[in-house]
Amino acid sequence: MSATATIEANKGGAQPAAQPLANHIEAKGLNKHFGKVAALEDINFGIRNQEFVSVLGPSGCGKSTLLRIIAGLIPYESGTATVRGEVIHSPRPDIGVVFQTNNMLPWLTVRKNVELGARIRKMPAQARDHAVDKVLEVLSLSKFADAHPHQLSGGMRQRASIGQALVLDPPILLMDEPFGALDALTRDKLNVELLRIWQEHRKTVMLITHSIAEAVFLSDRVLVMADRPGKIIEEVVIDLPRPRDAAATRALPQFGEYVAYLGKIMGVTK
Ligand SMILES: Nc1ncnc2c1ncn2[C@@H]1O[C@H](COP(=O)(O)OP(=O)(O)OP(=O)(O)O)[C@@H](O)[C@H]1O
Repeated sequence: MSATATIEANKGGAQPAAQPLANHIEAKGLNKHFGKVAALEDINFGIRNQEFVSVLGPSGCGKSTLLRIIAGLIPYESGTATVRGEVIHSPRPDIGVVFQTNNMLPWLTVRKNVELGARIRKMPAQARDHAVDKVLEVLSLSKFADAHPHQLSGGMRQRASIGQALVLDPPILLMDEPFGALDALTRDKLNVELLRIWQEHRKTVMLITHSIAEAVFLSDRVLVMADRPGKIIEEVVIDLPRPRDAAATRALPQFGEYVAYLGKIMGVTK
């Protein structure tokens, strides 16, 4: 089957035939208003255990609202949102969240910032130190453990933010445009790093991004949203081989076809 045929076969909500893993995240008939603004209308989707799913859509279509609902940070009006089969009411320790603007406290060192979540959850000191050491190593930040945020580059600060989310080793990672404020080169490098972490630790990831290429490179599946009201209009399975190497994956003709196809749906390309 050609890549175009694969895309056609995969679009429109089709799931791969084999589904050995249960949904980690699920939304059914989810609705959310801010006053008269219908931020989300009848949202239905599932993300399987260890799946990497990106959400693309125009500014204001409700991507962040959706992520914040799943993170348990804001309420919704009707429908259901569940994580590992449990209705979401509030933030959970099994979900790590990374935002576009990092949450680092400027007066604390990188180590102290990364260990915050573990301290709040009262992890014993020895286990906490071990967890922080491991996360700093995974993110190549060990040498900067005693630096303060202002001494780091933008990319390093964002890596440290990811460290804050990873320290409790949550099985689920929600990321709201984590690389949006970075230059293209740093962004590409962090994409590769994120993929390496995901490949080694196999977390369930929901990533919000404005970059079609980033979504295609990283994801198993891409959800496309439209605005007014915010809803999911398309679901595209990204059937590219893994593990994915940046240069080799982007050189694949199918990569370009997925990017073009998603661009067309989003009205970016004709
Ligand atoms: N706290 C709030 N109060 C009122 N309206 C809000 C609030 N948060 C979001 N909205 C509105 O809900 C809609 C969806 O916003 P949201 O931030 O989820 O979109 P988005 O797709 O993440 O946008 P962007 O890509 O620009 O970050 C927008 O119309 C926004 O103005």
